[in-house]
Amino acid sequence: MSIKRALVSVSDKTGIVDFCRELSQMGVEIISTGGTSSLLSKEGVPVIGISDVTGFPEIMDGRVKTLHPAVHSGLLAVRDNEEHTRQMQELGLGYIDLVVVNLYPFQETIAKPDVAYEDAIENIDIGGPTMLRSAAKNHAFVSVVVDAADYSQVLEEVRSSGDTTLETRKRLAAKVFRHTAAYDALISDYLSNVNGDPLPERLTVTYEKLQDLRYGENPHQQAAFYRKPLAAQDTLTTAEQLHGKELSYNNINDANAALQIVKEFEEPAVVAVKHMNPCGVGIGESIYEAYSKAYAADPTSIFGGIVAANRIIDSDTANKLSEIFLEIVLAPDFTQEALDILTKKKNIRLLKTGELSAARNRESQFVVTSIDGGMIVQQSDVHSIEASELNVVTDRAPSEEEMKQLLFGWKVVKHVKSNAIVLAANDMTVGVGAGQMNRVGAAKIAIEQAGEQAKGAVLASDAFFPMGDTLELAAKAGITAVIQPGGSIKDEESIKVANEYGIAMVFTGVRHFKH
Ligand SMILES: NC(=O)c1ncn([C@@H]2O[C@H](COP(=O)(O)O)[C@@H](O)[C@H]2O)c1NC=O
Repeated sequence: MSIKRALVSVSDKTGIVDFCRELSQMGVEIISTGGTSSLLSKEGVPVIGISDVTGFPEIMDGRVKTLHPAVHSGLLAVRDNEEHTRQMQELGLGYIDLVVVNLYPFQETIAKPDVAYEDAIENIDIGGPTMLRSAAKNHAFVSVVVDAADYSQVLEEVRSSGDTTLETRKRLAAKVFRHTAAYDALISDYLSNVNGDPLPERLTVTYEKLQDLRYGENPHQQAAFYRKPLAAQDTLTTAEQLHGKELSYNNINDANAALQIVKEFEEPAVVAVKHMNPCGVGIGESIYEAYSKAYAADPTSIFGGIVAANRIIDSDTANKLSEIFLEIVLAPDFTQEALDILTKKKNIRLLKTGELSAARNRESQFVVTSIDGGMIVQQSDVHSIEASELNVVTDRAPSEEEMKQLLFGWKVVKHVKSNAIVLAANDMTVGVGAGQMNRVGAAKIAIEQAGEQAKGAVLASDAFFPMGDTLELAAKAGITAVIQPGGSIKDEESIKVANEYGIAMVFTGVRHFKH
């Protein structure tokens, strides 16, 4: 067999002229639709209009042009089936050996801000996927190209043998079904959201691979990094790596965690993360001050950590960052001087995120946790709280400074693995107790880490205290104010302890479990 006739109908016309010119020079007849055909003719590539094949005009603004038996019989006929061959001859139909189609840009269309619904609908390609599916089904005989990256291999094979190999056709067919499945998933996702049904009876998600990873959480686990088609522009999936080795699986997880926390803050903020938990968070007038605090919060744990900043890294901050070993620094950008300083370190990775939008301005997204045999889906936790929404439950209300530290601690504790306790003072964390099986255990860790700094600090708890013991412990350590959701049947016990010690306590009415 050899490729004699190709049908070409592409929205993205990149590389199509050179590809078709070469096919044509090798004697392949090119059939094409409206815009593609005009371009090929203009560039001097001989082309036959689709209407000459179908005997039918392209109608309804291109809604119906290739949807015709003359096209689909040519694509679907089983070449070694006598009955199919007889029908083709009787009806005067011709085989199509190669299909080159890419689809209306649905993704690009819905990515536009304020896209009109009608515009989105008009960009649902019908004729294209139909041809792709026909050709891919009949890959025993027909070659199908949906990605311009495959033009060169097809040309090479046709040049050397007149046809593609069955192996190539199988690969291209599988690629087509992945492509049309992803295309339809995006359409169904868009329509489900428009209909206010984001968790429908059948969830069709699609992700595109950004890179293979050397390994997963451990070296014996295979892994890759994928991105959602319409990921926000300030996520790790869109960050630009300016320096350093490839990111690892654990790096990606930790960097993502750091980015989520730093987006809580509108003022200059720096977050250092180890094993998905913040080990130091600081805010300040400048990014230098914020980093100095994040560092001072726990100078031991930050070593080998991941640091995220929400302002451009300047040379002073870069000098301080370069004093210790850090795996990654993420920031909206770096000054040239800062880059000159940090790129001297071979083992640091630098990631530019572009401007970060504060989490409280962000709509909740659906996030997925996979479990054995399935997954659970929930809205991301984007809840944030103002001082005016807090309920003071103790005799004493927090002072202005305590209130500032309480709100700071609350933003951080939201991102610490439960059971979580965060101690804060002077715009920085001074103790973090993460992922404990009981709350008092988390408090003990945070208090021990804070040492002398616990005196006069505030305490944030991601969920209510089931009894008064944590407050007792906090009071003895010198903590002066507490923020927690409230809602335990033993709230009164905690309030009583707080009052006994003169602690100011506020209830948020909102819990921030993170497992
Ligand atoms: N309706 C049809 O019969 C049809 N046949 C091909 N298309 C699409 O039309 C586009 C190319 O159009 P043009 O060659 O006119 O620029 C391609 O994205 C192709 O997938 C069609 N359009 C949409 O469904």
